[in-house]
Amino acid sequence: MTRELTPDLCIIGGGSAGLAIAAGAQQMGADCVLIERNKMGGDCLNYGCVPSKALLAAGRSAQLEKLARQYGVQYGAPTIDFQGVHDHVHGVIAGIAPHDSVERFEGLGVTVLTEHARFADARTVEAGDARVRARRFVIATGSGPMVPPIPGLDQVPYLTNETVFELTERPEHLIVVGGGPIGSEMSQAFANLGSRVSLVDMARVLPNDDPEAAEVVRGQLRADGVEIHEQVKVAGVAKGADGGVEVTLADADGERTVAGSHILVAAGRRTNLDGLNLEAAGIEHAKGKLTVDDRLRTTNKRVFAAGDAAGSYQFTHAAAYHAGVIIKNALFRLPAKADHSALPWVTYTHPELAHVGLSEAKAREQHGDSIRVLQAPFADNDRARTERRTDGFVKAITTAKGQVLGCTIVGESAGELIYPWILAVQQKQKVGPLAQMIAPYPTLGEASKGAAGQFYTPKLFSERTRRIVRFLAKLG
Ligand SMILES: Cc1cc2nc3c(=O)[nH]c(=O)nc-3n(C[C@H](O)[C@H](O)[C@H](O)COP(=O)(O)OP(=O)(O)OC[C@H]3O[C@@H](n4cnc5c(N)ncnc54)[C@H](O)[C@@H]3O)c2cc1C
Ligand SMILES: NC(=O)c1ccc[n+]([C@@H]2O[C@H](COP(=O)([O-])OP(=O)(O)OC[C@H]3O[C@@H](n4cnc5c(N)ncnc54)[C@H](O)[C@@H]3O)[C@@H](O)[C@H]2O)c1
Repeated sequence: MTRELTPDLCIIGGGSAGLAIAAGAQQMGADCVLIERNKMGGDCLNYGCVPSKALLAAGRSAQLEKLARQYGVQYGAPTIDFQGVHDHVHGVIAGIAPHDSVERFEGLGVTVLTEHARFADARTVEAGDARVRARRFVIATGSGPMVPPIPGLDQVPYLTNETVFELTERPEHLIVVGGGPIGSEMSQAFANLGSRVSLVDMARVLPNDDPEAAEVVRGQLRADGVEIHEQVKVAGVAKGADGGVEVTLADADGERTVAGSHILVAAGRRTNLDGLNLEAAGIEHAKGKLTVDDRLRTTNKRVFAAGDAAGSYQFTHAAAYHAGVIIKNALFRLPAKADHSALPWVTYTHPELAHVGLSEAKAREQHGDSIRVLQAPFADNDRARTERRTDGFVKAITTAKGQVLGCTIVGESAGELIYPWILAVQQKQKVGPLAQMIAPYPTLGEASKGAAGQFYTPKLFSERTRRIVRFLAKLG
């Protein structure tokens, strides 16, 4: 028998976006139906942020002994129990899972359907034996790994972010295809845990980040033992000896083969639109992406798109931000727009790479060569020196008048240090307050104050200032 449901809001997908919308909207008095076909928590909890950061933490701990030696502390080389690493990763997931669970959401009053959802018409979604006629819908179906059409790849058992965290034995030699955030983080984690790692990218490592900052991460990956092959084409993949893989790389110098035990595909994402029957609801999409306006509405104005499915910035905090925009539009009928101009991102390699606002290149495109580039290396920061973590820098970009346009930080705790710069970009603030704040000594954050202060250095130490000081001194 068919169940008819008529909620205010029907949300398809129980990942970061869907859960934030359902929890927020239901607690604000809207009646919500949430449909999830797989695991509550989606990618972030099960196959993304949480396991990847847990694995990086394990990898980092395996490297602490090297750092400690620089402090004069020695406690011997670590032994890696990879089953133990796996259990740590899954223990962290299990610890967070109740927060995203069906039980918690039903406790909030949300009706949760554990089914695949598809549109039946412009106002109806079907899921199992339920027909949901809602006032508004949200497509929050996320994204999955994009597997490039590399000859032979479908003939080998390749890993993706959906399977790599299931490994209970350490890969002998992991070949990673793609040096974006996933590929870089996973290369470092596995290398630090003792795997041999080859990282292959058709462009360069972290191609969407400041090249100078990416260079710092690249240097550390190399120091960690990752063999990096950039600007190469993966011409083919074949089965290798002992169940391994052989990857043929091609560039201007010709072809070469890298033989490994495992291959991880981290070559980008594709939106999960499979089986949604979007045509029945008049929802347009092109090249695998939903057509979405700046209020996050699809071409069916009753249907919104959030998170990775909205197709712009694919981060958990973007999903949470979209939730707020959609709640304002769908519940309060406010014409709220999504503005991604102050959306930060962080790649959690060590050192971390964090960014907000315009890059130096984009700022030059938009504002010309009058922009100021303010840079403070961690090598000049006393705290970084005491910790012996001096790689990296703070690089802020401002207009000629000092308005902060963007900032990139690469270095220890860059993801934490970027906060004041996010605020500055979002509030269109000038660097003045950052330069004037009294920063506790010795902290890494002093590097931000130092970068901001550079805006005033040319004026402060100019011939004009010297003349004024000499003149005033003469007055007695
Ligand atoms: C390895 C990795 C590491 C990452 N690390 C970070 C990080 O450190 N920081 C960060 O901000 N972001 C990170 N991300 C990105 C982050 O995970 C995503 O941006 C985030 O999960 C997007 O949330 P979402 O709700 O849009 O989609 P998802 O989390 O993908 O959730 C979508 C849900 O919809 C369900 N679904 C799909 N189709 C249907 C259907 N037809 N019917 C019912 N249910 C359906 C899926 O099963 C899924 O559970 C990482 C991603 C990966 C892969
Ligand atoms: N720390 C974080 O916030 C974090 C971590 C992981 C993932 N994510 C999110 O997930 C998204 C996807 O990450 P990703 O790293 O898979 O994708 P990505 O699109 O950011 O990077 C993919 C990389 O693969 C390379 N590539 C693509 N096809 C290739 C091919 N055939 N051969 C060789 N190289 C190829 C590209 O040049 C690029 O460098 C990110 O953009 C981000 O939004 C975020």
